[in-house]
Amino acid sequence: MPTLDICFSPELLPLYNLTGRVAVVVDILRATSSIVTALAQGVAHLVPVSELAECRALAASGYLTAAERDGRQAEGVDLGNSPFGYLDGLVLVRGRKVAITTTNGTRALHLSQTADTVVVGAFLNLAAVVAFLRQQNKDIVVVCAGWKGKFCLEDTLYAGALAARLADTFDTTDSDATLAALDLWHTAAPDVASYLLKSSHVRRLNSLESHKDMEFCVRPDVYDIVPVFQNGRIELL
Ligand SMILES: O=C(O)[C@H](CS(=O)(=O)O)OP(=O)(O)O
Ligand SMILES: [Mg+2]
Repeated sequence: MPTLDICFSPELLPLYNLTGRVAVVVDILRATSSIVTALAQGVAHLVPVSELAECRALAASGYLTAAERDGRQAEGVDLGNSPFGYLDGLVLVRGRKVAITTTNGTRALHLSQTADTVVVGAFLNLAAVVAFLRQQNKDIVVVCAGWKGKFCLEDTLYAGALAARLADTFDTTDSDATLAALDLWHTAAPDVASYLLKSSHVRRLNSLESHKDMEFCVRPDVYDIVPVFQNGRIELL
């Protein structure tokens, strides 16, 4: 039976062997939720980059630019890190390419590239990712983006939700990380949005936008898409 393990922070990745495995990279608040939303709205592909300057420079090659620092949209770019940037119609995104840089999510994607396949996970596309992972039938490592190297609740809840859905066909009992995430998920599942009000992300970015985004990002099974990160691009399979 293939296994499902969880890496709670990109800082712990050196302890994990991703070779031969599928990595599911998750940054519920908000990078992977926004990436999934972007592709669902018809964005052609996204290029995750580390530096703001690199992101801005890609505008010259026809890219829309999306950048977040300290939870806010960076200066001189088209979009921030809110999924609503792809939905509110202020920027026309259909058919466009997007260069994106965020505090945690884009870094986790880059650090996971030794995996056989790097999938972009969010509650928004949970069922689609579950179906894809069943098909692959390979060991899975869920890579939580966390916050600046630290553990975070929202990504762990996603990992627990994924493990709960896959527990019939994947071994979710061999790792204490997975057992802990499953317990956390069972506690929070009745009302994920209320549970996350105590999270450091919501407290740190305490604003109307962060509350609205959080409620949007915790809705499961909204988009039937599986984005993968390969050859420097995030695109649909
Ligand atoms: O924009 C976000 O939600 C966060 C900002 S912060 O790290 O919480 O300040 O970035 P992300 O890379 O999506 O975690
Ligand atoms: Mg985050």
